[in-house]
Amino acid sequence: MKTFAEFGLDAKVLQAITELGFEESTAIQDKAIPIALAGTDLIGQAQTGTGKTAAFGIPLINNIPTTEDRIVALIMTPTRELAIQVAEEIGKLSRFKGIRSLPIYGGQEIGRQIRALKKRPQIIIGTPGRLLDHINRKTIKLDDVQHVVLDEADEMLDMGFMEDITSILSLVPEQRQTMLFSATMPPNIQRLAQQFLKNPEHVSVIPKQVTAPTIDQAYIEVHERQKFDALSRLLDMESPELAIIFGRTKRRVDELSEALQKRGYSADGLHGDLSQNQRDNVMRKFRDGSIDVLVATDVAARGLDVSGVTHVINFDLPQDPESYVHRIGRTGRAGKEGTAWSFVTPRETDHLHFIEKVTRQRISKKPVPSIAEAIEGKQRITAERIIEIVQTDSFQEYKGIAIQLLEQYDSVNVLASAIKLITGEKKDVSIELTPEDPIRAKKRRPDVRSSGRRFTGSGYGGNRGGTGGGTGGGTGGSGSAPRGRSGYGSGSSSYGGNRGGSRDGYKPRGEGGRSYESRGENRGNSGGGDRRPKFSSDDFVNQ
Ligand SMILES: Nc1ncnc2c1ncn2[C@@H]1O[C@H](COP(=O)(O)OP(=O)(O)OP(=O)(O)O)[C@@H](O)[C@H]1O
Ligand SMILES: [Mg+2]
Repeated sequence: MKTFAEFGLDAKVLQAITELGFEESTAIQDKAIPIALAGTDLIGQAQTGTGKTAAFGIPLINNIPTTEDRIVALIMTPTRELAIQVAEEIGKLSRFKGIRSLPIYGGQEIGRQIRALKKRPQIIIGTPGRLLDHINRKTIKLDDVQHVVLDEADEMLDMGFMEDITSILSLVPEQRQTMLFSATMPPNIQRLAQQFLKNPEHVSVIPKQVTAPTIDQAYIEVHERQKFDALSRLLDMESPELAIIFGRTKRRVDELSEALQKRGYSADGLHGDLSQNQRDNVMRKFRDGSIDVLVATDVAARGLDVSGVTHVINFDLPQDPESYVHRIGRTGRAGKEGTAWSFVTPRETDHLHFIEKVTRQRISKKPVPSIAEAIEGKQRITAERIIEIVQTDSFQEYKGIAIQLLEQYDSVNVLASAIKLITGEKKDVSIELTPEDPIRAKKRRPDVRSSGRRFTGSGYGGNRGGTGGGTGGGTGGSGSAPRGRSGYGSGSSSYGGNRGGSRDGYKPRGEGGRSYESRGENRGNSGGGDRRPKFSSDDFVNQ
């Protein structure tokens, strides 16, 4: 790890980095920043939560002259929330240098964006649909763009943005720097790279497993109908500071967040059918801790960085190993510890093993938490809160009544009753969720098995020579040593070709006619054979 001063950055950029509290660069930053500063094209892969945003943000901000008054850098993200978040981080990093950046995403009033564009931002962070909308209205011109970043590039492909990205990049000068970043690089990313990048350097920091080593992973085998009770026991037992619960569909998210609220949890839902205002509100409440449980579809799986997320729970198993990696990566970020739980119905165990093999990470089986464990967890938290108050000495005005009570009653009885009162009885409401079909393990096609789908340090495509091979190794976040969980041995390395080299023809999240979140949404309005108009985006609901 280096100090940021070693990159030869502008003093004002360094000052912003210091202000953010970054002391040392992470492994991906170490490798990517010098390459990006030199203007070279780049494919960057590193585990979730290891600072990829700053890895491309710092060089961009460093290289843009303050005198510039045209859009010279374009960052694309698959979701609106991610565009907002990346724009915030870019904003913080450019604070002292005074580079102007602006998020551009669907769902926000376009007039407001047009007004903000008049302030001549140099960096635009946007979702493809709304960007095209502005391009079409001529409120955004890309003629002067010199740097392009595709954050979560594989997800943008997966969501069907290839056409939009192609349209957008056809308007950007050929003479430019293009960078792709993601924690996962499935084989189809090659097509994107070949089309849009020139002699890219591959920078990959995936030491052993693609999942961050700071995430403790477990699963519980549970029948569909028992999932909700298992969830409330798990939440009680674990008492997460902040938790994200992933559900498979929008309906699932709605039902689940409502059910959790009924049972007395402070939860809310996020998915692409909500208005942008609702989405913003939910994210704000989650970020400031006024709710502690965020229930979401895969719209929240990528890139979101909320500090204090101690738990990720896959209420429904995700369809893709990639999605699993990104979902659980919402915890255990920047070297912090996190715990990921997955609910697996008996018919889904094969699918879980598939995820284990592709991610080369064993996921340990745990029993459904017992009622006793749930109660104990809740009591423990109450006790911790009481001790916190005792230690901060902030109870003076309650002392009088305490003394009175203790004069009349036994101290243990009084305290036990108080704990009972604070812990609260679980609201005994019966909950019925609409059952979801189990995820089916995909059919394995022997012909592509050997193509070796796995996440490796060298990114997609396996054994590339040159920079890719040499750049692996090292862990992500500073101070996050792997826990020494043994991954799968080489036996697994040839596994997983069942999706083979082409994900394109494959319909992961839409199996069985059910509309899965990220695809369903982006393509939502074009459903029923009606292609959505190419240059309009206000109806994009997912971005
Ligand atoms: N050098 C650093 N030192 C300490 N913290 C850092 C450093 N670089 C980035 N961070 C912080 O680490 C967190 C994760 O960073 P970021 O969101 O960029 O991760 P990522 O690699 O893009 O993850 P994902 O794959 O989930 O998108 C952020 O809160 C960021 O501010
Ligand atoms: Mg990111």
